[in-house]
Amino acid sequence: TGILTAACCTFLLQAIAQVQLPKKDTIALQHGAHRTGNRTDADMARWRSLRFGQFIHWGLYAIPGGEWNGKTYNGAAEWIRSWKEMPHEEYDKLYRQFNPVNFNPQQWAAQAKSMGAKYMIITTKHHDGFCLWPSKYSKYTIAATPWKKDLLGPMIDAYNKAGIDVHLYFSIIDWNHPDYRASLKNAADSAAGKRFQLFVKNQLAELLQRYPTIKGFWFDGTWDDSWKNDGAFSDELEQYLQSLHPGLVMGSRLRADEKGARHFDSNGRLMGDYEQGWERKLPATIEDVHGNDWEAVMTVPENQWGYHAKWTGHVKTVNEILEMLVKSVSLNGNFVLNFGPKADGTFRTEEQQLAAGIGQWMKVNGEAVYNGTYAGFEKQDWGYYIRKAGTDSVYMVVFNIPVSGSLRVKLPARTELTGASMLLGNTTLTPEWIGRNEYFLHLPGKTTDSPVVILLKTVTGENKDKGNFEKAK
Ligand SMILES: C[C@@H]1O/C(=N\OC(=O)Nc2ccccc2)[C@@H](O)[C@H](O)[C@@H]1O
Repeated sequence: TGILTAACCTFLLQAIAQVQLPKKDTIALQHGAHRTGNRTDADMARWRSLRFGQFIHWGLYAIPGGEWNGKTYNGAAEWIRSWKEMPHEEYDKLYRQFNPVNFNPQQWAAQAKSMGAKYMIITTKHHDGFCLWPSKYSKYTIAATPWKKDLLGPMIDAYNKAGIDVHLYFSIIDWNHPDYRASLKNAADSAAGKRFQLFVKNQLAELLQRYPTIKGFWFDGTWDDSWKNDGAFSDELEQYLQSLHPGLVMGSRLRADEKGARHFDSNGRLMGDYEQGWERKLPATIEDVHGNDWEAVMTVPENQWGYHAKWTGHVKTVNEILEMLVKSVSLNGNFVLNFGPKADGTFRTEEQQLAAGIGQWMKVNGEAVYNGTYAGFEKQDWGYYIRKAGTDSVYMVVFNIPVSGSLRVKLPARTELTGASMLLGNTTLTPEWIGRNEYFLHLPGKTTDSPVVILLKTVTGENKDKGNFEKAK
């Protein structure tokens, strides 16, 4: 019965994906979405089960760390080259001093593992075009620095050995490459654009050939016209990469259709394997995700991906991050937290403390996150329901304990609550039946300094109070 309920949740989500997307006036597209509904293969099921990832933005921008000539850049640190106070020729010389002497990939992987991350996304090349690997298609790489050695290989090996999958961030925008054009205005631009597309294709094939254990690409910088207006190329590129590495997971940021629509094609269908637009924001309800797989990526301060020496504004706490992670999983999505290592290869204290605090909670409660999916229960104010994929196990993750200390649990029709236990200390809670399919769970206390996880035991069948239930129909 539980499996049945879970299956119907999945079916429901798939159905929403099918029904909601195609509009009545669907237009013929060559380079729009080639699939409706989510991928059902094992590689995608694995990505979906991992739920919690670590983003790492690391590159030359970590050297200035948002500061230059005694002035502070208030934009995102990895964009400092675009700051008027940063002369391009000054930024473009930084590679000569990039020497991460304290880089220890085993330590990075151990920190991610203890935090509970199950996959990691690393910036192979951000918008500045600097490559963390010794690419044979560019001189602007780690090989030209005092460090000289490949950074990606040791990182990928260390994370894989720690049981963490690695996905590669790759920026299409490349401020260093002479053939990069934001838009194509004439024949010369078009010729440069063609050369640049070949360069992108070669670098991506090179990354797959050098790092065969990676599980996906995380594309970025695909908003310029030069990319948006060549949907055919982005489509062919995606298919080419899949042919080189079947099962590769790539989000919606790569693609444009032949009308220039991004993420969703001109018929409103998601392109790519998951919706990748949730950047520093989360969906509010299950309807907002339209039945699609999706992933949110999040910064610790308001908007810093690369290392910035002076974080200003609000710095998120462990409990805030946990709520974003749990909310994402409760809405059938993945959540990725960003880290911006310093130029020497170490992490700032705030990030180390966050990783430790999140890991402490995940050690006890991670079972509610991994393989978590949308439970199909009516949302309550105390927090979020998460159903373990394909099972009858539903978790309540409580962030807001009511003044009454009693948590209302409203189950789908004909579902009974037969038991509940808090993961912490394995404390049994005895449900108090209210009527029909509603119950109260009374917590032992009203205060907690971290989210409380309760595992529900339910059975789907006849309601206890058949009479009322009949009336309620
Ligand atoms: C993950 C972030 O991705 C970026 N940009 O993302 C977006 O532009 N996101 C976006 C823009 C408009 C709508 C939705 C998302 C980069 O510029 C930034 O440096 C960082 O690497």
